[in-house]
Amino acid sequence: MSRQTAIPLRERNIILIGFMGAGKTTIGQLVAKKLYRDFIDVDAEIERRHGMSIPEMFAQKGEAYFRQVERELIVDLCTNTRLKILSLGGGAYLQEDVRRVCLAHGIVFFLDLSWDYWKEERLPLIVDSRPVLKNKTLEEVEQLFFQRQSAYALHHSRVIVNELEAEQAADQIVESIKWTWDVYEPNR
Ligand SMILES: Nc1ncnc2c1ncn2[C@@H]1O[C@H](COP(=O)(O)OP(=O)(O)OP(=O)(O)O)[C@@H](O)[C@H]1O
Ligand SMILES: O=C(O)C1=C[C@@H](O)[C@@H](O)[C@H](O)C1
Ligand SMILES: [Mg+2]
Repeated sequence: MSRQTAIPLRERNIILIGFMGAGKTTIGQLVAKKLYRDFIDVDAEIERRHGMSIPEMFAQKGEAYFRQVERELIVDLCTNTRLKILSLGGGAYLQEDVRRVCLAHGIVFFLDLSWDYWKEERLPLIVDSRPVLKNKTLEEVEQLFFQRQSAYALHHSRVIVNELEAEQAADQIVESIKWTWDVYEPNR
């Protein structure tokens, strides 16, 4: 039987999860800069590899195809890379395989925000660019928001991003991760 050696905390990918528009892409980029690490946005990486935008992929290939591509890429990144900052798409973490590899190999930060704040501040910014929001009533989007919370609840650490500027949220993540490294892996 083969035994996998656990990845040292300092080498684990830092993975940002949360609802669409929570700021995973924006904040992930800042965290990467602050820690001098490479940043990978899973949505952008899918777009780059497949030469089409996510809305185009949804329209031409369907959501099920997108989810498969998304899952395979995340499983590959989690099992074959270290020291990265990974921002997932908002729906990726709903897939069990994605949760499993992220929790096993990375350090997962949940960017949490309230429904009321999201609806007022973030929805207007993203409503035209996220295919999952297309043709949905506000009530249906609210249902989706709350349905997804039980998956997001499976994380290592949470940052409440309501009212926080992206820089402030990134600083909180960096502070929290450095504290974790120092407490659990001193003298490295
Ligand atoms: N802390 C913040 N304060 C104000 N605006 C923000 C903040 N974080 C993100 N935004 C804005 O909200 C919008 C969505 O942000 P972003 O694309 O980073 O979200 P996301 O979580 O990556 O979404 P998705 O799940 O769809 O990939 C952008 O217009 C971004 O500029
Ligand atoms: O929340 C979602 O289901 C999505 C969020 C985006 O990041 C993209 O991954 C895509 O638009 C789907
Ligand atoms: Mg994003």
